[in-house]
Amino acid sequence: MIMSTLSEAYQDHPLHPHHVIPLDFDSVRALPDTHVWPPASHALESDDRLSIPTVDLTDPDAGKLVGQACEAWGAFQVTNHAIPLDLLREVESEARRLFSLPTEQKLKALRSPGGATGYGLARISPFFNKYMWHEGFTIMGSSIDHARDLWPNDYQRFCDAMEDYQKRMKELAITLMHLILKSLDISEEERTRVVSAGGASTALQLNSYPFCPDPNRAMGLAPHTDTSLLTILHQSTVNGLQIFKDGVGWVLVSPTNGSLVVNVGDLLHVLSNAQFPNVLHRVVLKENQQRLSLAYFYCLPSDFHISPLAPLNPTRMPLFRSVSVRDYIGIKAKNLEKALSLIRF
Ligand SMILES: O=C(O)CCC(=O)C(=O)O
Ligand SMILES: [Fe+2]
Repeated sequence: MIMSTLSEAYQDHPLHPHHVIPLDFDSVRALPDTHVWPPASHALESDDRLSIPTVDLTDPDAGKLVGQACEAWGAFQVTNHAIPLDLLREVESEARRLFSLPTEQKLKALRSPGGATGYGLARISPFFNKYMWHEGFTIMGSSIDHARDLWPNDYQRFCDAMEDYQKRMKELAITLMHLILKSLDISEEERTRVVSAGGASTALQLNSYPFCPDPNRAMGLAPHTDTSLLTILHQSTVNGLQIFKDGVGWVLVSPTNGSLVVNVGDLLHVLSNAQFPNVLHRVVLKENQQRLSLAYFYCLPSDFHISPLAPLNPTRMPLFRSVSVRDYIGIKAKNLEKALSLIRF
């Protein structure tokens, strides 16, 4: 069934309610101890003038540029991506409407411990002993059930915006996947096999980083890689997203009007035989105001077996054993960032 991969995997790994229910952010005046991160967690900041490449999708060289960016950074921004600015504004405004609801109202759409969709903490929360200054809302396809709980008489515009957005994101993800796999010299047949299977499991994650009384000691979203082929991210005008580049450190990814951030996820890292880094990223609270982002995860179906695609570069020896997406997600749910080393030869 469509969208099944993530839901299945999450059912198998239910979370403790402490790792689902966000803080009542409106009620706190000082940062609680549970949310204070050690100073070292914010260290290693690099020069804020460095930035990831930006690729204009209408550039005739876009394919080559996208490939280079994936290899050097595991991330890039895209412009001229054909997603209407009005739609970006609309989904952002609907996300804002959701997170502005009183806490008790948001809790009516709380994700269940073994569930995949709804309101709750970041899924990586159980791996850290401090809580993140973050609340999220996950959508897979239709959001009608949870939206009805939030706004019994006024849920349609939220659902319509989110559905329209996911449809447009899927088209963009398919375009990007073709360009990226082509840059690896993957044959057309193999590209089509992967891209047509892709998208059977997608999720839209709305993220909110509320106003924080002590931003320098809090963490928005702890360092992680995404369990996707690729992730397409829209961020509001507030800074905070950083990506990690080997030999450089944490690099800020500044929001620029209308451009979208694309991240290489774990699955594409495996398909590329580690030629593309699955980029480590985090969110710090840089500015003293609420930050919003919308992350669209483009995945593969649970029964798809991932392994490096031929032709292999640079060693031409596969670095990973073949594993089903279902098994990989299960390994990651238990081991987080060690998951990839467990499927490496
Ligand atoms: O808020 C952001 O900019 C990043 C969000 C993110 O990394 C995620 O949802 O996986
Ligand atoms: Fe992420």
